Amino acid sequence: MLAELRGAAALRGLQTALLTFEPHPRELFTPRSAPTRLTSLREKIELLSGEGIDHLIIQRFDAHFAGIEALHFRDRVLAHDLNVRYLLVGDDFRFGAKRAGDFALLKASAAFETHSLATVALDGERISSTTVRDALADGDLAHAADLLGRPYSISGRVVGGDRLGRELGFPTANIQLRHNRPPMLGIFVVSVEGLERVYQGVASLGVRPTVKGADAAPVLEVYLFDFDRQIYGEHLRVNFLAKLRDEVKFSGLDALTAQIRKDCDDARAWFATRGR
Ligand SMILES: Cc1cc2nc3c(=O)[nH]c(=O)nc-3n(C[C@H](O)[C@H](O)[C@H](O)COP(=O)(O)O)c2cc1C
Ligand SMILES: Nc1ncnc2c1ncn2[C@@H]1O[C@H](COP(=O)(O)OP(=O)(O)O)[C@@H](O)[C@H]1O
Repeated sequence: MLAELRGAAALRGLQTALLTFEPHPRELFTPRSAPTRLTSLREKIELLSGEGIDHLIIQRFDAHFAGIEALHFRDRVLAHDLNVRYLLVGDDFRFGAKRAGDFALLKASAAFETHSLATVALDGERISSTTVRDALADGDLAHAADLLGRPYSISGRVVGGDRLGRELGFPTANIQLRHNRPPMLGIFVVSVEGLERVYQGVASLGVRPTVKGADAAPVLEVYLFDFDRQIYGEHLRVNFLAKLRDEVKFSGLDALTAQIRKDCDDARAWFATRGR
């Protein structure tokens, strides 16, 4: 899709811009039933930064913006304010107050051309955030990576925790989650970027039923192999490569520690056979 955008711009001597709404419109209208986010805004910015897009436009999606009439959005916001000449958009895109605007209304603009984004498919399956969420929820991280074109990742800052990890023999860097809810829970084989080299490790994305109540907020904790350093405050990206298992409530810390030791063995075995 970005290649299509860059290509169209290059042909016409135009700059490229990506328009994204923040928060997601469904988070404004139906916060309870809005699907969980695959990427936070910051992750989106990070992921797009290497893609050769000239402008990333982040439109705050609030009640005022949502109330803008469709024609006003087309003629004032897109044509006049943003000076759009060529628009690439999904042909199911709806916009403007009461979602009255559609692809046909954009096509009818005299100010710019409108083209529909080609459906991106993999083996006949249309790729969408829903198919990625489903793959993650199923624990099929290889399939999620095929759909995304990269491993699913979560990035964030290392913050302090309960300091229990160290006592168990497995210090775990707690990554601050910005997601409303993570798209999956469990114990995973991961690689970690953001330090002087890429590290391998294991991660727990869950509520830690053994040490917290079952209704605790989910946290992301990562144990890096062959590493021993203070990294509070560092910004890390955790790439989820394979799922090891679901989270379990253990009878005590000894059982939990024994299982974490086994998780590490399983993850190292995974790396030994699968590489990277
Ligand atoms: C590989 C791994 C697997 C884990 N599995 C579980 C689990 O199944 N159940 C659980 O309650 N906590 C699990 N944990 C979370 C630990 O409870 C957590 O790391 C420990 O409470 C340390 O917390 P702290 O970093 O806040 O000190 C796991 C952690 C790691 C690193
Ligand atoms: N191999 C390692 N993997 C992850 N963090 C490590 C490792 N070695 C040292 N650390 C440091 O230890 C911290 C985690 O220790 P832990 O006892 O779990 O404390 P906290 O509960 O504050 O996370 C990490 O934030 C990091 O600074």
